[in-house]
Amino acid sequence: MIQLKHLFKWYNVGGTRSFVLKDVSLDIVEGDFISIMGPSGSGKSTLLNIIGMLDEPDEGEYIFMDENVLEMKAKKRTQLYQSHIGYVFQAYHLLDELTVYENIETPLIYKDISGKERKAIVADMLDRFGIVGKKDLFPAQLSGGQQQIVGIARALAGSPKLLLADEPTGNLNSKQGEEIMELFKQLNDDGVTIIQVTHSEKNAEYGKRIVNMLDGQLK
Ligand SMILES: Nc1ncnc2c1ncn2[C@@H]1O[C@H](COP(=O)(O)OP(=O)(O)OP(=O)(O)O)[C@@H](O)[C@H]1O
Repeated sequence: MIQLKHLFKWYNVGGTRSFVLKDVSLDIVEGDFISIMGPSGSGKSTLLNIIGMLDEPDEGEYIFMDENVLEMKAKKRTQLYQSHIGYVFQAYHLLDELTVYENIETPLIYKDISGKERKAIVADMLDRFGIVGKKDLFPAQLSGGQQQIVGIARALAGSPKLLLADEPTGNLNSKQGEEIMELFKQLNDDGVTIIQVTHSEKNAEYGKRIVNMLDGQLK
């Protein structure tokens, strides 16, 4: 499904290159469930952002479903992202001016799903995540954990083939966190490919394989 070949990413700091990714290569097959672990600053979020087509490496190749991501036009890349990828952001990235309902609905609008179908999907998500009573609230009116749940519901609303999740349970209590991990396991059993970044050994164990990052390299 995904091939990352010799990715390098750097920032110029004080005239010298500071490497965030140093020759990262990774093959991800459909149905994989990968947990990326590693110390803070080791490059995990950067790698996930590149896989999620939200950032680009300075060098290397990225093949997604047989297409060369770094050579395609921005519009095509956006289409690929919207059709296939769900992203749970570390910092939620909900749209502040939209309600919970509207936030979850947004990716469905981009996917050209009819109004009637959108209504049914969002209702199902609100119900599944126990947030029906929050549907008309704005993100600023929610706790961090509730915003994280809405971010997960939004990522899953469009039934993505690939789910990318950056510390998806970082702000949840342990019971909620376990429920989300069980949900991810179920999704993966149903065929969704998952890549999660986590600091939790317990959550990492839900993956089929764990890859460790250290100083911008996979170990
Ligand atoms: N614009 C920038 N300029 C310089 N360095 C940057 C910039 N953006 C990110 N970095 C550096 O890239 C490195 C990797 O960051 P990244 O967020 O990928 O790490 P991470 O492993 O996800 O960390 P965490 O677990 O804390 O989220 C960090 O050392 C960070 O300082």
